[in-house]
Amino acid sequence: MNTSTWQPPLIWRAALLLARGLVGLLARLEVTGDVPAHLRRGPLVLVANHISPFDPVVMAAACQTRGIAPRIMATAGLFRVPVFGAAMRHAGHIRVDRGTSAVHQALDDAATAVARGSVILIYPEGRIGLDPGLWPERGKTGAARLALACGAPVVPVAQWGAHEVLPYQAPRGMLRGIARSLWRRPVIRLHFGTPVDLGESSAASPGAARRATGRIIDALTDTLAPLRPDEPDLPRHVDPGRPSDPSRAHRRRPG
Ligand SMILES: CCCCCCCCCCCCCCCC(=O)OC[C@@H](O)COP(=O)(O)O
Repeated sequence: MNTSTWQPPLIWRAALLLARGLVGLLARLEVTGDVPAHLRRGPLVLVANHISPFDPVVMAAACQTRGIAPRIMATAGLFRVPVFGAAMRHAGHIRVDRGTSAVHQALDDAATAVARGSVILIYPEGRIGLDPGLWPERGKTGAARLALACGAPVVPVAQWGAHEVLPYQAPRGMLRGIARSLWRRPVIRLHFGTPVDLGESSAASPGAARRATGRIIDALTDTLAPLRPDEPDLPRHVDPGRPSDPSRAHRRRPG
């Protein structure tokens, strides 16, 4: 077994820098909060809300400002894209075969990565959320199961504004979104919150993962609320190509 601490490969460190430059061109990024210094090189699980295909680039830029190189759990399709997929693998990101019998492999891979001293980034909703107000949806239990299984701390990361850069259906509408962003540079806010108390010591008790998931989504909702003070209900920016599905609504919005 390899017990050395995981180090981000050069390609990923370069991409993090590139992401920071790209986000700086397209938006005014405001990053607040931080990850305690002793957690920046893991073991750590970051959980974030997912509102736009642009989110991972924003997250990469924000993590770069804080000296964090997260390994992202991402849908398998991205790993099949020529060149990009190989770069993803090489950078240490973790493939999630959603909706297949192989999906559990992703949690094993993530647990191994955490044990080696990595920061794992998960979007616990499991998809770009379709809540009409863009509030976090009821989560999938993977993030909680990972954290409970390996005892790693969980830090909520909320972000708002990426949906104004890239629309839901990107690459459809991508050029228009980029042109508009270059011109208007929308504000994107991202906040590293305080670690979530999962309230359970192990995943063994029945319902533990579901309860811990509720706490994770609560923490994301509470961390997000101050980032969108003027948009408590519907987002100001309307994306006509975005479907809406209230069936996974987590709860009423705060306030
Ligand atoms: C040019 C700068 C390059 C910077 C690199 C940025 C980050 C590269 C890593 C990309 C990893 C993307 C992972 C996103 C997580 C994910 O896979 O979410 C799924 C959704 O999205 C789409 O799901 P859906 O809502 O079901 O369509």
